[in-house]
Amino acid sequence: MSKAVLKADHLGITFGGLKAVTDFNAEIGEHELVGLIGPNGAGKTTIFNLLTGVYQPTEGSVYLDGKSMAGKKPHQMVKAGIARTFQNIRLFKDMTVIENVKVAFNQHMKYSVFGGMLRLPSFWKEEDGIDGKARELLRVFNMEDLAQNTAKNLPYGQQRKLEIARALATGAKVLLLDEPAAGMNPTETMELMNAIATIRERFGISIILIEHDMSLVMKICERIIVIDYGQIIATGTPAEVANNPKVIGAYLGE
Ligand SMILES: Nc1ncnc2c1ncn2[C@@H]1O[C@H](COP(=O)(O)OP(=O)(O)OP(=O)(O)O)[C@@H](O)[C@H]1O
Repeated sequence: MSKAVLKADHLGITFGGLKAVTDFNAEIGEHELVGLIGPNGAGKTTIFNLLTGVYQPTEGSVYLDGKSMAGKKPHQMVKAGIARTFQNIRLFKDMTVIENVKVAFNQHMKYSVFGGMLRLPSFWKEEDGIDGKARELLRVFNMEDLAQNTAKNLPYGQQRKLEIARALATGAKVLLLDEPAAGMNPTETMELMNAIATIRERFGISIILIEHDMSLVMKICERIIVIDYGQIIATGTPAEVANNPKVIGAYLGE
């Protein structure tokens, strides 16, 4: 594996005496696409919440580029370079598609708030740049023609893609996707998987993908981490985990 961008070191969390995640260790390399799978309630979303500052771990730490992320809040995690999408889509539903992406870019704008308010030349220069970048990002997802549509009017699959575009616009080094294909039809799913492969190439980012559709994870991830009851039960290539008796047992026992 290339240099680890994201590292989870003995990560764990207990909710009212119940250990939801125990001793989660993982290193995600540069440009790596890793699948995180496991039966319902295994702890996948909880791991994402730990990696993104939604929950503070009761044990262990998260490191980004070797730096501890201890105590960081979700917005600080985004600033540091860890962005995510959610199982339930979170967009500015009454804003247009392009506005949704631009808002995410804005976190990186250099002009001061004062300059922005007065609409100084520096604002327009940066604003033009942001508009171009936002359109470019939409193009990756074949969504440029939808730029002026209101987000809430988009079909479900397009809303999911927009959510990913927004996460990318934050300038993330690591992108965590929580069941991005949930509720999509097979054509939309196929298109989404192609888009995920493209953005990894184009933006050189690392991706962790939670997905229920095993065949889909197997197709696009080079490495898979399987958890059950909050613990890692297997890691390896898709072929390795598919043939692992513990994994087969966990899925059959579901
Ligand atoms: N805030 C919380 N308080 C108490 N228990 C929680 C909390 N968040 C998660 N849990 C528990 O932690 C366990 C793991 O849940 P989690 O949602 O992470 O699983 P999952 O693998 O993402 O499941 P699914 O595939 O159904 O989305 C479950 O037993 C859940 O009830």
